[in-house]
Parts: sequence; structure tokens; C-alpha cells
Amino acid sequence: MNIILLGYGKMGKIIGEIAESRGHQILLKIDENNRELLDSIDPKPIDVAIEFSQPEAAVSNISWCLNHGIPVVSGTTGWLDQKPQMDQLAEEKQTGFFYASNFSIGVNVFFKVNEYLAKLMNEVSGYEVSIEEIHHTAKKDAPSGTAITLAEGIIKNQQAFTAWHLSDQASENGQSIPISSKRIDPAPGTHIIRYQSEIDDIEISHTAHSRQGFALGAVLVAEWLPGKKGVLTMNDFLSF
Ligand SMILES: NC(=O)C1=CN([C@@H]2O[C@H](COP(=O)(O)OP(=O)(O)OC[C@H]3O[C@@H](n4cnc5c(N)ncnc54)[C@H](O)[C@@H]3O)[C@@H](O)[C@H]2O)C=CC1
Ligand SMILES: O=C(O)C1=N[C@H](C(=O)O)C[C@H](O)C1
Repeated sequence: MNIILLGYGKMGKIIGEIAESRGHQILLKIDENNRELLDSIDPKPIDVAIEFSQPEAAVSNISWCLNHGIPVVSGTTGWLDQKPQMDQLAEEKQTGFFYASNFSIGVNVFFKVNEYLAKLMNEVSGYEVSIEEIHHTAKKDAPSGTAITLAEGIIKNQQAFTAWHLSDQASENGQSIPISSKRIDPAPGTHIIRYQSEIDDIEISHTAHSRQGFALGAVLVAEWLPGKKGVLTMNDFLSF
């Protein structure tokens, strides 16, 4: 497959290595310093784009791909207020658009465990829920996209919650899940869900040991996406 990388930082570099090791060709590596190359490239040979850039760059990168009919896998976090516009563009252009806050297969198992635990905890009283995420100090957004997905998984399954908030900011109401964001090098990504009561605590966690799992997941999705149309998610890709 012919791949272009939009964003060639920590993630783009590992994705490129994994893609090449699986026999794919990287036609172009775009970062903030060579973006003008997109104006002159011939889009026809491109099978798929993989976009891991920065919150402020995601929308223009994804729009460029969809407007040229190029399927795009995006993992950039921190821009989701504009996702509805990108979803609409993908449907209009009938081009595959796949976003996930976390491409690690292990984290996607963890998302399901979180939803199941939230359902169980809906039936018991006396516990307070909270989320903690720990990432490296270069991370630009807080909370992490993964922490937001975890919060959404709890909100979907627990009547008591309608929102989330950063724990160092005031919450608008009592129906909001606190998320604490810690920045400690070199943490690639740790997420913890805690239910605490007077009597005991229940805790589940996922700890990434490197960025390998995120990058491999993105390449596997990029191999699967070409030929599919419109908005797709991990629920379409995974069989569980
Ligand atoms: N969904 C997932 O599984 C994961 C998502 N991420 C997210 O991916 C994004 C990138 O993460 P890292 O590689 O660690 O960041 P990084 O800071 O190492 O790399 C970002 C890259 O984007 C480039 N860039 C900036 N503006 C650009 C533009 N207009 N067009 C193209 N490239 C541009 C920068 O030059 C840099 O090369 C972040 O939003 C992060 O939260 C990170 C790991 C896993
Ligand atoms: O910026 C990162 O590094 C990561 N970002 C993603 C997020 O915001 O959830 C995924 C992963 O945790 C690493």
C-alpha cells in the first residue's frame, strides 16, 4: 500500500517504521515545516493517509484528505469539538474517515471492561468514581482523548453522570466525573478508573509500556480502511 504520513513526530516515525516493516511504502512525510508539499503532490497513487499531528492541525489535514478522496486514519486528540464537520465531509465525499482516541488493542479491551464495570456499579451505592491519566510532559492536550472516551463509557452506562470535568477545575454540577491529568516523563500513557467507598476501593488500569501498540493499531486500521466509505470507528474494526 502507498501511505502518506500527516504528522511526523513521535507517533509518525514509529508508524512509518511499522508500515515499512509490513511491506508498505511511505510516499510522503508531512510535518509543520513542509506542509506546502501537499499543494504539489499527485493524490492518485495514495491508498491511505495516517494523521497523527497536533490539535490545531488535525482539521485541515483531515479535510485535505477527504477533499481529495483519500481515506484517512486519524489519532490526533484535542480537536473533537470539530469532529461533526469532518464526519459530514466524509459522508459527503463518500470517503473513509476513521478516528480513534486510542489505537492500542489493549486499550480497546480496557474500554469494554470500563463499560462493563460502569454497568455493574450502576447497581450499587456508596462509591465515588474518578479517572486519572498520566502522560509525558510534551503532551499538548488535557485530559487525554482516551480519558474522555473512558468518561463517555461511564456516562453511557451510569444514570448518575452526564458530564466530566478536570479535577483541578470546578464542576458545573454533581453529575460530573472528575478527571485528573498528570504529566510525568516518559509516561507513554496510563489510565486508571477508581471507584472509592468508605469500605473498599475498586480500581482498573491500563499502562502502555511504549508507543508501539498505538502505532501498530493505526497501521492495522490503515490496511483495513481503503474501499470503505464514510465514518468508521473501532467498533467497526474490532470483532469484540
Ligand atoms: N489515538 C492514539 O492512539 C494516539 C494519539 N496520539 C495523539 O497523536 C498526536 C501526535 O502525537 P505525537 O506524535 O506524540 O506528537 P509530536 O509532537 O511528537 O508530533 C506531532 C507532529 O505533528 C507535526 N505537525 C504540526 N503541525 C502540522 C501540520 N499542520 N501538518 C502536519 N503535521 C504537523 C509536528 O511537526 C510534529 O512532527 C497527539 O494529538 C497525540 O495526543 C498519540 C499517541 C496515540
Ligand atoms: O499524546 C499521547 O502521547 C497520547 N495521546 C492519546 C490520548 O490523548 O489519549 C493516546 C495515548 O494515551 C497517548
